[in-house]
Amino acid sequence: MSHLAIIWHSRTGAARALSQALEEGARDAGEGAGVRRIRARDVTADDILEAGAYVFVCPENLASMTGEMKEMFDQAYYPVLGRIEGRGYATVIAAGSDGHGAQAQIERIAMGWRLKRVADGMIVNLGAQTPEEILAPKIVPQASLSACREMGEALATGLAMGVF
Ligand SMILES: Cc1cc2nc3c(=O)[nH]c(=O)nc-3n(C[C@H](O)[C@H](O)[C@H](O)COP(=O)(O)O)c2cc1C
Repeated sequence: MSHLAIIWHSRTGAARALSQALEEGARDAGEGAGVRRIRARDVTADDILEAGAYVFVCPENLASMTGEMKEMFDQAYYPVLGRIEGRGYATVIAAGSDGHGAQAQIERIAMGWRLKRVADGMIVNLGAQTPEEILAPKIVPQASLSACREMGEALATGLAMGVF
């Protein structure tokens, strides 16, 4: 039985909290539904090959996914190319006010891997605008954490049931 891999990077805590909520939800899915939450810099090509579906969780920085997440894709892209086609994926982006640039970049890479999107892209805007707000630790609204728990549970359940 393959598991859900939650691959995350965070600088000020929002994406980390969202990834933890995803993991909690996936654990609630119960028997048969496995989950692994791995920080992007620790992800190996084998981690990607061994998982059955993926959630990529990171902030948007300068209209892009964060460098640590990009490096994860850069180092894993060719080792797994052609070996994970058809597997499901989802994205959760922590952002100040946008988030679409990071989401679109991950979608392009996922298209290259021939993954299929199995949940709508989630963008969580924290509203940080000033340098002080942007650099401050983030508190994620409960509604967004709940949405991530639901997504994690749905993805782990779907994977265990062979829905995707
Ligand atoms: C260098 C830098 C660049 C950023 N650029 C963007 C951006 O282009 N769009 C956006 O919506 N938010 C931007 N932000 C805001 C972060 O996405 C936001 O603070 C998010 O909550 C960070 O997630 P984290 O708490 O998981 O690190 C930027 C933050 C930093 C530090």
